[in-house]
Amino acid sequence: MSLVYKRVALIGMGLIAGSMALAMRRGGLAGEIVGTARSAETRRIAAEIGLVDRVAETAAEAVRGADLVVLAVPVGAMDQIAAEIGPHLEPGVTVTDVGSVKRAVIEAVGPKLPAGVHFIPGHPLAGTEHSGPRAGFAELFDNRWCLLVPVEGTDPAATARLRTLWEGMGAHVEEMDADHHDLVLAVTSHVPHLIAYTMVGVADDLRRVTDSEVIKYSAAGFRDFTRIAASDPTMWRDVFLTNKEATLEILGRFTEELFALQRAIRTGQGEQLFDYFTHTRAIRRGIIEAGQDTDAPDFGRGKARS
Ligand SMILES: NC(=O)c1ccc[n+]([C@@H]2O[C@H](COP(=O)([O-])OP(=O)(O)OC[C@H]3O[C@@H](n4cnc5c(N)ncnc54)[C@H](O)[C@@H]3O)[C@@H](O)[C@H]2O)c1
Ligand SMILES: O=C(O)C(=O)C[C@]1(C(=O)O)C=C[C@@H](O)C=C1
Repeated sequence: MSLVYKRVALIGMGLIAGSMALAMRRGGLAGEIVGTARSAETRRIAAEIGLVDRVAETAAEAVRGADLVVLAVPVGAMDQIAAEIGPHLEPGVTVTDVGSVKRAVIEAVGPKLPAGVHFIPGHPLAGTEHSGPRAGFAELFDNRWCLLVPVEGTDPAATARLRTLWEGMGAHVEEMDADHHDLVLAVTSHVPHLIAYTMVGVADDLRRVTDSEVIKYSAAGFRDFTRIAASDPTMWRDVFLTNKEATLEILGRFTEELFALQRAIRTGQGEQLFDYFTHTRAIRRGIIEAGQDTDAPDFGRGKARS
């Protein structure tokens, strides 16, 4: 693989930035990788483990001379970081981010960047429940999607260059509109995290009346299902505050479906439950072939799911 950027500045040095640093190094994609983080402890650890080539004390210092700047902080902090680096950016530099929400980041960051800067929001659909400078690994993006969300008027050559970087880090790249991204991710990532956090809360609540047995004997199903509830609280607080509309829309649909299942259980509608699980299992296993879609039970709601 050949060099894509001469100097990359990573703002934030947690799971995603750390994985990017290691993946860029693996592919020989960046001449120099400079990193910074808000906390002195994170900067110290990053320097100690050699996560980046150089650790900068501030974001303003990190972006100096960079041809790519990556914002890899929680979504709620993007705005403040953009304000901090804006005055230090040279025309021609590309600024991207890896935030889990896109519309809010575009609105918070875009206006703070000077003319001549290529702002290309992005989102790698890869992660783990771990965070911090020791959590990254070079293979994180291998065979995973990375969505790029170029804003209107973006230079196609700048987008193509960023695509090359992500492909060099192992990802498959697609472009998507910001609002569509936020809705899709509400279904595939945001609401599932909310539900996992909630299930742990329910177990904790029950623990008080079952003498710790719920946690002690937590079975594989609970463990598999709630792995993501060990994720970073700041990151997820920010996701829900900034993707409010889509999250509430999907949560509303989820609740409707849950109520229908609750009713089926209460009224003993075994056949409907069986059909529902058969249908959703097929989807989960990815084995539905075109035209073979079985009739999912509609629990009296009718077929329309607009
Ligand atoms: N964790 C995932 O699975 C995942 C996946 C894809 C995208 N993302 C997105 O990537 C971004 C980073 O997530 P992560 O998992 O790497 O988080 P992380 O907690 O591992 O790292 C966050 C980094 O940001 C720094 N930081 C936090 N608040 C800051 C502030 N106010 N100013 C400056 N620096 C600050 C921290 O010091 C840390 O270095 C988030 O926007 C998140 O939504 C996360
Ligand atoms: O695998 C996990 O631990 C994740 O939660 C990763 C995950 C996801 O929901 O798929 C989390 C947030 C993102 O923005 C992208 C990826």
